[in-house]
Amino acid sequence: MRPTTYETEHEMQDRAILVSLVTNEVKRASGDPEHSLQELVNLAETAGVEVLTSLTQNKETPDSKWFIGKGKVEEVRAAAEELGATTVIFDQELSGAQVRNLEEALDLKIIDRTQLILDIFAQRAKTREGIIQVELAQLSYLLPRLSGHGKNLSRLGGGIGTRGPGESKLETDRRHIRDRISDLKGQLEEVVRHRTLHRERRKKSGVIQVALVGYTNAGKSTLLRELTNADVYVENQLFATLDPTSRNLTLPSGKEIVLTDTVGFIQNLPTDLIAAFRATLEEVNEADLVLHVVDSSSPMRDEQMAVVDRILNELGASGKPHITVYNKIDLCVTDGSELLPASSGDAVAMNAYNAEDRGRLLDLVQSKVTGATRTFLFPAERGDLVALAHRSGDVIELEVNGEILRLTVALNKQDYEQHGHKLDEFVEQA
Ligand SMILES: Nc1nc2c(ncn2[C@@H]2O[C@H](COP(=O)(O)OP(=O)(O)OP(=O)(O)O)[C@@H](O)[C@H]2O)c(=O)[nH]1
Ligand SMILES: [Mg+2]
Repeated sequence: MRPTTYETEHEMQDRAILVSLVTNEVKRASGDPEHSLQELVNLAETAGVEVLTSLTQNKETPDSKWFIGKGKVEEVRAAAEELGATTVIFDQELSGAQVRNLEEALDLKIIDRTQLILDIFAQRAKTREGIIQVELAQLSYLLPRLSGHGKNLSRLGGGIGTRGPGESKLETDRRHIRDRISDLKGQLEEVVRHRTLHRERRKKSGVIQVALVGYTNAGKSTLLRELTNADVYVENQLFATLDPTSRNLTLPSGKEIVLTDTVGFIQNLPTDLIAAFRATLEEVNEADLVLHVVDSSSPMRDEQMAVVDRILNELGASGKPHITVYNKIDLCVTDGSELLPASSGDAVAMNAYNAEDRGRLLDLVQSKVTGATRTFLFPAERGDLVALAHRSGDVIELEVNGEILRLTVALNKQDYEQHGHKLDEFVEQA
């Protein structure tokens, strides 16, 4: 029972008016409301909606019945009539009652930011895991909002086009939805178990895991593609990537690592969605090194970095070794009033399409995943120790000096912690 697709069910393009309510809370939480609204335009267009116009209202707190003020509702109605709108999309999350009241008053389809993001995810999900996760998030969003009947109910589940959890499911009652949710959770657990096993196998093989994370559209998939020739989807749109893709990559030293691309983050990411995508995001938790990819050219760069940091923190991945990749540096324009991000011991300023820049990134990755070099002196008969040294890092030099083997190894931190400490007593004394 996968979400219905845009192609099969969509008959007429949604024509939408966007509405943002700027409360004190909104100003505090997400900085410039203009940027948030621009992001909503991008999201709507990504979902295949034609954006007619946008309206904002400044108001201390949301109206409990209408979300926006009653007068603003009239303004939306007038604009909708004039422009021939079919849909109103709100930049914040609405309650079920607010959706119903607005639908009744306006006789238009009402969608909030959360539902819009869920719709995009439903369009994009391709793997079994992605599809389960999206449906789970959709139903968790829907369940507390199910209290009307008839047309309101079917509208509420409809979403953009008629994606969303699908018509047939809307006729079922809450109990059915709860059953479906627990069924999906079961399926997801199965997927998680599978993924965990796979990851543990990779881990046992001693391969270093590096995760690309960042705000949506920062250039994560571009980097994966440019670094590994992976055939991944790169698009100038939000949420191009939903499912994690992993590829092997060889560092300049010859060491192999696994690089994983992940779903992009966005401000006000619906909590249901984060919960549903936890399994996928676990990849980040398991990584030895996190590459935080930033669109340096975005006017919202700092806010976007803060969103990513906050979500990493929620995932419990904030203490990990990480590199900030200031990507798209070629698109940065500066009038001199503002400093461009610069490379440092923990950061690279780069253009993903520039080979030299990628070389600098790889050098930094290498320095992060490789520990110090150490030289060991083994008695010639201890071949087992040589094997152990191999497992603990990259052997740089091996000399045989009569009865003594002299071995220089670039230790890999994690592998060394696992078994390399047995070598300590053979370290060459300076
Ligand atoms: N000029 C320039 N464009 C870039 C650079 N890196 C990526 N892009 C472009 O930015 C857009 C988004 O790139 P993606 O790699 O799809 O971004 P992403 O982070 O994977 O995005 P999501 O999967 O949506 O989260 C594409 O149009 C890329 O061609 C860069 O360094 N310079
Ligand atoms: Mg991507």
